[in-house]
Parts: sequence; structure tokens; C-alpha cells
Amino acid sequence: MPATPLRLGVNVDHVATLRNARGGRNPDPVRAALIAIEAGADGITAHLREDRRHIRDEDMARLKAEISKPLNFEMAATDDMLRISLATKPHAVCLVPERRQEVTTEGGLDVVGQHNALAPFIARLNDGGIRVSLFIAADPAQIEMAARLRAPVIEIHTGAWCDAVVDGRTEKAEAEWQRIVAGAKLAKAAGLEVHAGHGLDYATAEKIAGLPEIMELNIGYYMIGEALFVGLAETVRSMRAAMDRGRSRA
Ligand SMILES: CC(=O)[C@@H](O)[C@H](O)COP(=O)(O)O
Ligand SMILES: NCC(=O)COP(=O)(O)O
Repeated sequence: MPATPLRLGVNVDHVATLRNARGGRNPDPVRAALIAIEAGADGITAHLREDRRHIRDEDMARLKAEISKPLNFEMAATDDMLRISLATKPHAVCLVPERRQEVTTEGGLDVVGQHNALAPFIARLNDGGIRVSLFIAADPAQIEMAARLRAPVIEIHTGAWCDAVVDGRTEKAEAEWQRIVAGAKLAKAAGLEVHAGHGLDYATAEKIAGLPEIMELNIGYYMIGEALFVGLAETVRSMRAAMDRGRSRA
């Protein structure tokens, strides 16, 4: 039986991080998105943080206007972001937790603790024709609540697993991996479309591509770093090849 397709969403946030280091216009995250698509990306992800530390409002508007593939708009569940996303009309919104002090998105959104506030927020996005994804940990209670909140998609936060793999903490890595495996199965059984992302590199992307429940990986930081050495198009092709190898074992 042919394996189910696995989409690659390329996150261009950290092209903007580099641009913002000096101000000005270069390197341009929209140019990166166009190159990534030309090289085989199935979509583009960008995170408009409240502090605008990388992607800015005009980047999001240009991405929506200039790319030919789906735009996945990552954002916190705030009124300001709701207004901007409804005006931008991306293909999807991924709701993520945000703390100004954090270096990166440290964990999943607590949809259990915030379900009262999230329910009308998700409904507004659904009514606006935007597909909602919830960026959560592979935790059974969070997954069950995501399904009850009528978000069609979850994205499993893979950061703890990837960090443990890279650091060589094998027991921790195995425990996190088993959580992801069980979480992906539970989410699929609950009727959710399952995505995954954060901290993935070639090796972890290849491994997680072997989980047939997962339909999309969103990958940024590692790929933008690799692109410095071999170019973005080559990095996208290599990531695609790693995902295809993993998928062939699903
Ligand atoms: C939510 C998420 O995982 C992404 O937004 C990604 O990690 C890049 O943005 P940050 O590094 O600013 O979290
Ligand atoms: N949602 C995860 C994402 O978009 C990319 O995360 P990272 O690869 O930049 O850590």
C-alpha cells in the first residue's frame, strides 16, 4: 500500500532574525519562502510574535500575497493577533504559547487550562474559513481537549524529544519518543489531523516521518542554519529526501 503523503512546511522566521540583526531588508524571508517552494516545500510557516522579534506584520502580508503554497500563520491567542490573522486570511493558523522572556517556544499550548478562552477564539477562526491547528505537547489530556475544542489539526511539539536526542540523553529521548508515538495515534483516533515540529533536523525528521499518523512537519531553525553552508534549495531537497526515506518505512 502506498504511504500517506507527508508535507514539509518550511518556517522562515529565522531569516527575519538575521535581517533584523542589522535592520534593513536583507535577507528577505519572502525570498526564502519562494526559494523553498521552488525546491519542493509544500507550505510556508511564519510566527508573528507579539514582540515582533523576527517576522513582522508586513512580512506576513507579503507572504500571503506572494507565495503560491499554503501559509501557516503561527500566533498567540490574543485579540490583536485574531484581528491580523482574519485580515491576512492565511490557509491555517497555528495557536502557540508565547512568553516574552523565552528564547524560543518552550512547550505546548495549555488547551486544558485555557479551554474557556480558546473555544470562542477557535470558533472565530473557523468562521473566518481559516483552518486551526493547536501546538500542544503529546499529552493525552491536551489531545482530548483539542478534539473537544473542534480544532481540526494539532501540531505536536517535538522540542523536548529533539533536545534530548541532540544532547545524547538516550533515556529521556526514548521516553519523549514514546509519548509522541502514543500521542499521534490517540490524536488520529480522535479525528484530528496530526502535524509535528520544533527542533527537527535531518535525523529526527527522518525518524518521525516513519509515523503514518503524521501528515505535516514544520521545520525552520535547523534548515535556515544549514542553508548558510549549502544553500536553502539544497537544504529543502535534503530534508525532503530524509522525510521520504523515513516515510518509506511507515
Ligand atoms: C512555534 C514554533 O515552534 C515556531 O514558531 C518556531 O520555533 C520558530 O519561532 P521561535 O524560535 O521564535 O519560537
Ligand atoms: N512549529 C514549529 C516550527 O514552525 C519550526 O520550529 P523550528 O524548526 O524552527 O524549531
